[in-house]
Amino acid sequence: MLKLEHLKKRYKTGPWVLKDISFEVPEGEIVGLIGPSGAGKSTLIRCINRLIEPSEGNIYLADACLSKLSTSQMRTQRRKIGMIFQEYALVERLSVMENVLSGRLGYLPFWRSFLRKFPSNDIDNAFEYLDRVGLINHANKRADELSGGQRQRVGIARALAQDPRLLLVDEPTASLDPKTSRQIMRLIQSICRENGLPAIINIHDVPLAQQFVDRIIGLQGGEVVFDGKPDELTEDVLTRIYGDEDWHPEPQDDADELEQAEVA
Ligand SMILES: Nc1ncnc2c1ncn2[C@@H]1O[C@H](COP(=O)(O)OP(=O)(O)OP(=O)(O)O)[C@@H](O)[C@H]1O
Repeated sequence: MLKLEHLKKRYKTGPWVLKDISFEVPEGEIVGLIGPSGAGKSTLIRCINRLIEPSEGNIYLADACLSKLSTSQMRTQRRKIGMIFQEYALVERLSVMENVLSGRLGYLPFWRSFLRKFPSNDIDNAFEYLDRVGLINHANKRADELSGGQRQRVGIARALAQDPRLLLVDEPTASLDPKTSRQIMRLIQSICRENGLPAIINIHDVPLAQQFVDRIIGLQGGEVVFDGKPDELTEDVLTRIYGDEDWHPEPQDDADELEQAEVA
């Protein structure tokens, strides 16, 4: 279980970008984090694993209070937090298998990680994860030979190799076509269900989020303005999160807008 208590963040310059955020995510629950650009979604995700230092408040993962740990203690905890990124963050010149195994680096003593000497158990598990994400036949390919969807699957297998207690997912489908996006969301959903993993997914595509997450948290100006089930996301709520917009425009309206923009 993940618990945020009165989390606040202000960068060195500027206003508060997270203002008193509190919520809990139980085992196995997938939360979609939505909100307009600049609402604080990426900052929130990065505060949880302390890639960005929170200014105030506490973050608990299972029994550990992450926000109170020293840098070295946090390094130990961070290996339990799987991250999946929009741009995959793979090492392009390494093989698919080596990329998956890199999820184990945080567990190895220095000499093993320096020599990239992975225990055979890690290698067996990595094959299992590659099989789980449908890439068992691509283990020896270089990462840069894969399509975007396949790369994201490697990112998911690498996160699994960490044996995580939490998944943090930052715009996993932003670089993918609609069909591949759905496949990736379905894969993340089934992995969370199978492993009882809590997940927070920063996602711009609201209909996609509604289809695959259990709960939606809407951020606006660094505050939670909605926390509920995907089917409670009414037009009023969308307006509260994103501001005024016609949520069901006729296709013709879009074409007109485009035409007007081109003329202008
Ligand atoms: N390193 C930084 N220094 C100062 N301000 C920052 C920094 N990173 C982000 N911000 C500001 O914090 C606010 C929240 O940014 P954040 O990237 O978390 O929003 P977001 O909801 O993830 O946006 P997007 O959907 O566009 O990625 C913005 O006003 C942004 O300008």
